[in-house]
Amino acid sequence: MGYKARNKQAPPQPLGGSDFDGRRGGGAGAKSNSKAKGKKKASSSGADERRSVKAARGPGAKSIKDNRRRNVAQGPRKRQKGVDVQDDDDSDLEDALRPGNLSDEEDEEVVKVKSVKGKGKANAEGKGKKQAESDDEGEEERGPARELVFSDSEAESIGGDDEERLPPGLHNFDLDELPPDEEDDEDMGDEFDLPEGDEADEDEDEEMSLGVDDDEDEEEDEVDSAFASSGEEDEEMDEDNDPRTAHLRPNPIPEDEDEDGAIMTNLEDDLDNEGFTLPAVERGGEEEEFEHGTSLREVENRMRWLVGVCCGKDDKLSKGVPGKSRSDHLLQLQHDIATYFGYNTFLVGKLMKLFPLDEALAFFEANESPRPVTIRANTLRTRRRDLAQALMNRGVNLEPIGKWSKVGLQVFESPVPVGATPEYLAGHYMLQSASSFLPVIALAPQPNERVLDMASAPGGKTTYISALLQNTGVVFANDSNKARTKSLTANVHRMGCKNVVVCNYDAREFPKVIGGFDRVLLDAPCSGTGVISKDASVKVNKSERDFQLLAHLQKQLLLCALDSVSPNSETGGYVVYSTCSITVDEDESVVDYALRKRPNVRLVPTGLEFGVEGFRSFEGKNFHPSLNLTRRFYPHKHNMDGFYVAKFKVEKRKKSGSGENRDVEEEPQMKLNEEGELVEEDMGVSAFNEAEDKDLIDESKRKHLLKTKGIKVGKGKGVEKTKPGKGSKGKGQA
Ligand SMILES: C[S@@+](CC[C@H](N)C(=O)[O-])C[C@H]1O[C@@H](n2cnc3c(N)ncnc32)[C@H](O)[C@@H]1O
Repeated sequence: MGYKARNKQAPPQPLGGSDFDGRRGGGAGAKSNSKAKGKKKASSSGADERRSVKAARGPGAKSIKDNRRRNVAQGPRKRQKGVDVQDDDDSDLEDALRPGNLSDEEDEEVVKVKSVKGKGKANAEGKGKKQAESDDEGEEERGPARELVFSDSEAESIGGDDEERLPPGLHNFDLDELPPDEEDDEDMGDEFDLPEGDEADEDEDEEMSLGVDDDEDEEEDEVDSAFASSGEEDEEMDEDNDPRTAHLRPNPIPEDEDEDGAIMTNLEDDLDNEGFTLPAVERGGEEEEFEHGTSLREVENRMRWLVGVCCGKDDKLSKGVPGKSRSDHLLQLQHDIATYFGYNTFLVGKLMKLFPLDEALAFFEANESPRPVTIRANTLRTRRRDLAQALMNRGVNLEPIGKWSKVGLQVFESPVPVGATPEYLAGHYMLQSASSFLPVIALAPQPNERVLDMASAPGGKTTYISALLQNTGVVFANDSNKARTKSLTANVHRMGCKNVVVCNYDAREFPKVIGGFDRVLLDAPCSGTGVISKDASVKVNKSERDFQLLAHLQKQLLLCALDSVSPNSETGGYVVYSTCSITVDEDESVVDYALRKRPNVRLVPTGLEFGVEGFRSFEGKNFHPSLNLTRRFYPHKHNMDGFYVAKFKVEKRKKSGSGENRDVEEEPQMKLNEEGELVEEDMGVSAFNEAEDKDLIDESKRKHLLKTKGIKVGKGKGVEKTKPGKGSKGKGQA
């Protein structure tokens, strides 16, 4: 019968049937089975696993109809009415979004389109009649008239900063000004040891060894599959800084998020201990694949009960297991979440810390169902409403993604594979997750600018930048993975981008390769904790080491990004840093590091109209106060992949002593932690110094040599270094 979009997100409640009122357990058996299988599958990696997770529907996913109309970025509790009721639709959307620079009403055109309900198949087979093109042409039997609102003044509604001006035209850049201030004594500096050897293999391997996940792999994956058939907690912890109890403090979530975003539970009334014990505590926190004699249903019940116990303070704790502390209960909760959703406990501990506990459950639950399928109309080739019309003629059920984008469409159902329509092949659209629009909207490239996309393959964001530049100026689309530049180049051609130069360098070679850009996008390689619904292997294959390695790479890349921008740019001077990960190590910590290392840069508003503010402090570490200008996006809150976006403005450097743009912090004090690792004093998150870097890089190289060439290098031996630029065979390709 055609292809059904697997884009129905479960209602973003903490857990299906979490209300403990008799619905508990409804459907849980089915879920238990699927979770039990899921756990096994999660321990192997690969596409099968991803698919199996996609196929598994969370308990909340019971009503497709309920969910199908919930737009991306719409608050979790909002129900969108059917597309037939255009006005209601809009008001829901307006409610769901922050007030801001939404599209001008006058720009909006109402396109009445006859629905193709019930006719999709015929249309898909080429028998469909031409759809009504205007209000008057509507004789064909297409069911009730359907109205969609498209704000198609083709210029994307870019929420730029006040400071951003329209470009006066091409401008000059002076490479001589760009190399980073060599006097800057960076503990990571700009002299990086780049991988050696064959660059394609090397890069690939480096990525693998870093456990890099590329959110935009989805572009290709979705083409094929979108529609095809210890977290021990210290009691003495400063409760004021504990995000898990943040919701108990005033205003835990920004006000504008509250209305839709607050996670409601009725855990309050369900705190009776029905004989629960804390076996993980009795095991001393040791991980056990699955507790003997425990059903997944029991784990689920205990998990919810524990959230209730731990959410509150003493009064609720008194309803927990007698004699056990709050940290005991939290430890058990961490283990139960890991068991129930199929994660390793380390990652659960890391992710749990990001949210109040009930919200954490909503996050884990949201990862069990796929995000909506979304496409981006390519304004170099078509207009969104024309594209929508063409796809509806094929029976595709879609509607605008939300008022925050003028080029996005959310696809609800399609009788044809969305990645293989003539429109797709002709480059009229990109299959692209909603969250990956955001960094480009934040970047807000202006016509005629020179833009660098540092880590660009397979090109979802590059081609969007190119379209916003209206094929003027130039986009340097770089990626260190040569194999991936092939799909990047293919997308660039398919989408009709004529202003793109594809290149293949380790981005840490910039700005030595070329600099002086008006804007730079660093969509960094990351752990992928925001896209677990797409890649369930993340649940089990990430270790603390991976996060350290990634954060290190991200810091290096970000410094290079900042140094690649011209502070003299007349129209820009901006860098956007984004990841599809939600860990603080890869996000705020990296941004804060860059602020400390580059006193000539500051954070500016992203211009994005929704999203949660970035952390200003985390686990006792204070970041620069401007970190609240950065934005976090969550699956359970915004119905899109987890994402992080920060925007920097790069100013001219001033000589030290003559007054810096911003106070420069002292170099962080290093100390050895209990594991004997060097960390910044008072930091709860990863930190690096040169000595540690060398070990990490050597380890990565050793693995690479062993894997690719079968050469085993002993630990003490050291691995030959390659100077930046020397070993690189990167070059422009198009
Ligand atoms: C998140 S993906 C980029 C997705 C891309 N921006 C898009 O929208 O299609 C991260 C990319 O970084 C690349 N990468 C990893 N390490 C890199 C490095 N050192 N220099 C440049 N690119 C790198 C990976 O090959 C991967 O394609």
